[in-house]
Amino acid sequence: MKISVVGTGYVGLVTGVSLSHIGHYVTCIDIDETKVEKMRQGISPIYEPGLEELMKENIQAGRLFFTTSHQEGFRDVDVIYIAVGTPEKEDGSANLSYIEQAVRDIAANITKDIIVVTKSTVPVGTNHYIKELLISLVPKHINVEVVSNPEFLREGSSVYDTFHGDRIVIGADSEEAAKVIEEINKPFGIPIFKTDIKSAEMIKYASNAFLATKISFINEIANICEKLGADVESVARGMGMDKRIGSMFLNAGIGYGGSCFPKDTKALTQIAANLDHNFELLKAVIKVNNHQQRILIDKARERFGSLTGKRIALLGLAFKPNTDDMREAASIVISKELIAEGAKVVAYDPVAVENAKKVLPQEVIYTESIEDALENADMVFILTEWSQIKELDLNIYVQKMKQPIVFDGRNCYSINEVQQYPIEYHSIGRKPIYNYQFQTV
Ligand SMILES: NC(=O)C1=CN([C@@H]2O[C@H](COP(=O)(O)OP(=O)(O)OC[C@H]3O[C@@H](n4cnc5c(N)ncnc54)[C@H](O)[C@@H]3O)[C@@H](O)[C@H]2O)C=CC1
Ligand SMILES: O=C(O)[C@H]1O[C@H](OP(=O)(O)OP(=O)(O)OC[C@H]2O[C@@H](n3ccc(=O)[nH]c3=O)[C@H](O)[C@@H]2O)[C@H](O)[C@@H](O)[C@@H]1O
Repeated sequence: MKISVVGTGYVGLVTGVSLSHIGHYVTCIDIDETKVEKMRQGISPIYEPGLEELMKENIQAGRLFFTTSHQEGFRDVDVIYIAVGTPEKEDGSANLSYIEQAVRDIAANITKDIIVVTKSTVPVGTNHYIKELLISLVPKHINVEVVSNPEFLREGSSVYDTFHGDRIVIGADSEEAAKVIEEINKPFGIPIFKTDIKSAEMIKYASNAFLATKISFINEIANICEKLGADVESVARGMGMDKRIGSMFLNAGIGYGGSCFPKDTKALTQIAANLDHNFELLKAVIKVNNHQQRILIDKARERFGSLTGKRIALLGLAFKPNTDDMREAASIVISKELIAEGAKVVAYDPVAVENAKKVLPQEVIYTESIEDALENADMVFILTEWSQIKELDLNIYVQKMKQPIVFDGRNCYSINEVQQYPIEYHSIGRKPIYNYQFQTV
C-alpha cells in the first residue's frame, strides 16, 4: 500500500518507519526542512531507542521517503495519516490549528479518492469535522473517508510499543475504509478493535486519563504511607497482584509529565465542561499531580528550612528515562522554584540537556557527568530514573557531595541498599533513612 504520513514528530516518524518496515511504501512529510534533511540521511531528529536503525534499513530497502512537499508526498497515495501536534491552548482545550492546516494541505494536493487516518489525539467530534472540511474543499468527484486510529505508544519505547502494542483501535463510519486500515495493520500481529469514530476518539482520552488517575492515586497513597510508616512499594506490589488492579503504572514518584498526560487530562475536563459536565475526579487527578511535581521541594524545605544559597544537584531532567523530551517535565517546575528561592542549581541528564536549555531557567548549570553535578552539593534531587542513576555506586554520593543528602523522586534505590551507606535518604512513600546524620552526631 502507498501511504503518506503528515508530521514526523514522535508519533508520525515512528508510524511512518514502522509501516514501511511491515512492507508499505511510505512518504513522511514535514514542514520543518532541517528535520527532513536529517531524516533523508537516516538520522532521527528525536532520541528513540531502535528508531534510527529501522529508519536506515527501510530507506535502503527503498520503502521509506521524506519530503517537505505535500504535493510530492501525496502523489498516488491511497491513505494519508495525520500525526501533527495537538498542543493545549491557554484554557486547556486542544489546539486544532495544525490539524486544520494538515487537512487544507491534503485538500489542496490530492487528485484521487483517499482515506485520511487521524493518529493525532483529537477531541471527540474532530474526525467528523475533518471529513466535513475535506468534503467542502476537494473537487466533488473525489471520495474522502476519515478513520480515527489513536496512538498508544510511549516515548522511550515507541518502536517496541508499535510492534508489541495491546491493541490497535480503528474507528470508522465506513466499513470499507475500516477494512483497508485493518489490512494495513494486520502484519503487526496485534489485536484490532473496530468501533465507531467518536468511541475511538474517546478511547484515547479515557485511556490516558485512567493511567494518569492510577499515578495520582498511588502518589496519594504514597503520601499517606509516609505519615503512617508504611512502604508504598510493598503496597503497590500487593495491590498489583490483584489482576483487576494490575501492577503497571503504580510507581509512586514526582508525578506524571510529558507531552500527553498533562495536556490530555486537561483537554478531557474541557470536553466534559463543554457538555456541562464537571469531571471532578479528573480535576482532582490533575491537582494531585501539580502538587506531587513539587514534593521534593517541600521535603527539602522541611529538612533545611530555607534553600537560599544551597547548591542543589538535579539528576535527570527529561520527563521519563530513554527520551530527550522535556515537555511538562517536573524538572521545569522544580528548577524554576529553586532558582527563584536563590538556590544554585547544577543539572545532569544523559540526553535531554540540549532541550532542557530551551526551557529551564538560564541560571541552571549543566554538567557532563553525574560526578560533576554532585561535586560539593548540599543535596541532590533525583528527577528521572535513568539506568545510569539507578545503577550508580552509592559511595559516589558520599565521596562527591558536601553532605550526602539525597531526595529521590523516583525511588531508584531499595531501602535495604541505601541502609548500607552513610547517606541521608528521602524518597516517595517510604521511610526516610538518616544514616549520615547518625554518623555525624
Ligand atoms: N508523543 C507521544 O508519545 C504521543 C503523542 N500522541 C499524539 O500524537 C500527536 C503528535 O504528537 P507528537 O508526535 O508528539 O508531535 P510533535 O510536536 O513531536 O510533532 C509534530 C510534527 O508535525 C509537523 N507538522 C505540523 N504541521 C504540519 C503540516 N501541516 N504538514 C507537515 N508537517 C507538519 C511539525 O513540524 C512536527 O515535526 C499529538 O496529537 C499527540 O497528542 C499520541 C500518542 C503518543
Ligand atoms: O498519549 C500519549 O502521548 C502517550 O502517553 C503515555 O506515554 P508517555 O507520556 O510517553 O510515557 P509514560 O510511560 O506513560 O509516562 C508518563 C509519565 O508518567 C510517569 N509515571 C508513569 C508510570 C508510573 O507508574 N508512574 C509515573 O509517575 C512517568 O514518569 C512520566 O512522567 C501513555 O503511556 C501512552 O500510552 C500514550 O500513547
